[in-house]
Amino acid sequence: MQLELQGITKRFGSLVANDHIDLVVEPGEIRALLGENGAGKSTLMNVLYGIYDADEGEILLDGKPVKFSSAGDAVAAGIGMVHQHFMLVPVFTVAESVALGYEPTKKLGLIDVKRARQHVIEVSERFGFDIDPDALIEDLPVGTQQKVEIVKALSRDASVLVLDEPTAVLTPQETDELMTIMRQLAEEGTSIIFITHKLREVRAVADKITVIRRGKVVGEASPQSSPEELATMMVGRPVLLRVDKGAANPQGAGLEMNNLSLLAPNGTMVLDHLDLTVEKGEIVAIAGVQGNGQSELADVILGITRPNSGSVILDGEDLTHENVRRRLDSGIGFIPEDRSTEGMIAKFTIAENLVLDQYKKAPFAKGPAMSPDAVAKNADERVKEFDIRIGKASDPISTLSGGNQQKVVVARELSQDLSLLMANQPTRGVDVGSVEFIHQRIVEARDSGAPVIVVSSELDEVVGLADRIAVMYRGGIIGIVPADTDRAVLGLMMAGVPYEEAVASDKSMEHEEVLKDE
Ligand SMILES: Nc1ncnc2c1ncn2[C@@H]1O[C@H](COP(=O)(O)OP(=O)(O)OP(=O)(O)O)[C@@H](O)[C@H]1O
Repeated sequence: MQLELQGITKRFGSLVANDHIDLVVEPGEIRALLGENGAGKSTLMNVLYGIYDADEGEILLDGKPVKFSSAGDAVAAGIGMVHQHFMLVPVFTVAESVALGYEPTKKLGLIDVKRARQHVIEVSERFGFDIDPDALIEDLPVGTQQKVEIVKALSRDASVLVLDEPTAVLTPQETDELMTIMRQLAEEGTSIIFITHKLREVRAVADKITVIRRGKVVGEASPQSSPEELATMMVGRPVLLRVDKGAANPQGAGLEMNNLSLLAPNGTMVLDHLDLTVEKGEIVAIAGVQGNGQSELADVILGITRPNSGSVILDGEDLTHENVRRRLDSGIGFIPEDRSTEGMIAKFTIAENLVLDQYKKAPFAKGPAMSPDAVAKNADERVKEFDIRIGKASDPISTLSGGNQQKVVVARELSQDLSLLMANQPTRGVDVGSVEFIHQRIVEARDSGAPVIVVSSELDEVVGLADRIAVMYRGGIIGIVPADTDRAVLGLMMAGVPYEEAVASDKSMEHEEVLKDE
């Protein structure tokens, strides 16, 4: 089906989120939408999906104007959407979640679930998904939840599929799988609109690229464009796409984790006698396939979870039995993996979220209350410094775009005297220009003498930021290697192969390649 958006304009008060946007997507085409945080991409997709009413403009399907007053209307017309924030209900099964997509206005019926079960099985077979229709959503890894969203979007035979930053929570392997599925769907005639901040993905899968800046289309680009060209077009200035940092100047043990073990409620070892020391003034980045204990390690460092054994020592002080509040007060900056559940309070204002764990400290405290002036001044400064795109600092943070919410969390955590920085997926959902800035600030935190731990599923980010890389596997550190370690070796270590063996196996593979070439 051909999709045409003509002159779409959407305002929120005085803010023009979409300013006369025109877009034509042909059947079977993969169109990427690129743009800075807050450029208006999600808003445009929400207009297309019937969630927002456009103030001006028209949507045409195969040349015929259509009007959607709800998502149900859009679904009925053949539009499917996978949202940036998952819309799945954790306590439902996969089949129940898909059944909800059939009739958005009706209650869940048994017959629907039966049909949905069948549908999940069929779609899984078609695309090689490994999804159990009876599994509970909350028990599934995010990558599988993402696939359930796709099955759900496809359950009404969508001819136009919108994927709003589907890869932000996926591992590189899952991303590659998703791109294969996108190609398969496009070959079958589905039109796909794909939103991502990762230029590699855009270049790998898109047929055409539309760039949006501050609510307006600024141009089209071809997937053959270089990453530098695309970044410049997006942000309006040249962007450094690698981390620029000097050598580290480590100054003795900062964070020491000794013999940490943690048992999950079901008895599996999620941290297994883990030892790791991060010196003051160095960045240790943790590489690993998601689910090898990285998130649990971060929670143990902050005190959200108590380990079953072992100790956490910061600057000589044993924190193992201290609560989260005490740890935060001691100057730990913590960027959580999932901003929406651990990093912000949706109903609070942007200004309040910028002091969420610091409001009891100077200069924000005024007796038992908060000093509104200090909070407002801080918001003003952070918004400018981190280039956070907002309307007013007194608006709820929930009105910000996803990437701008992330920037609020990062700005808050980095703008303090840090005794430790624990950054988990620090640039998730953030545009390339802001990635450059956040990386710079993380390096500055290191250079000010703080120990820094970065956890990231982006290998480029790990390699770019790290002074040393700790590879995590099954709850332990399988090896600590220099940042310039060969990526193939890192890949093998992430699969559980110890360093020496990984190097030997990499060498023998290289040798075989040379023989093959000869
Ligand atoms: N419900 C809302 N109320 C007020 N303002 C909103 C609302 N939704 C979005 N906005 C504003 O509209 C603008 C566009 O936001 P949108 O979410 O479309 O950006 P985006 O391009 O998807 O960004 P990102 O890459 O960060 O996801 C932003 O300035 C945002 O703050």
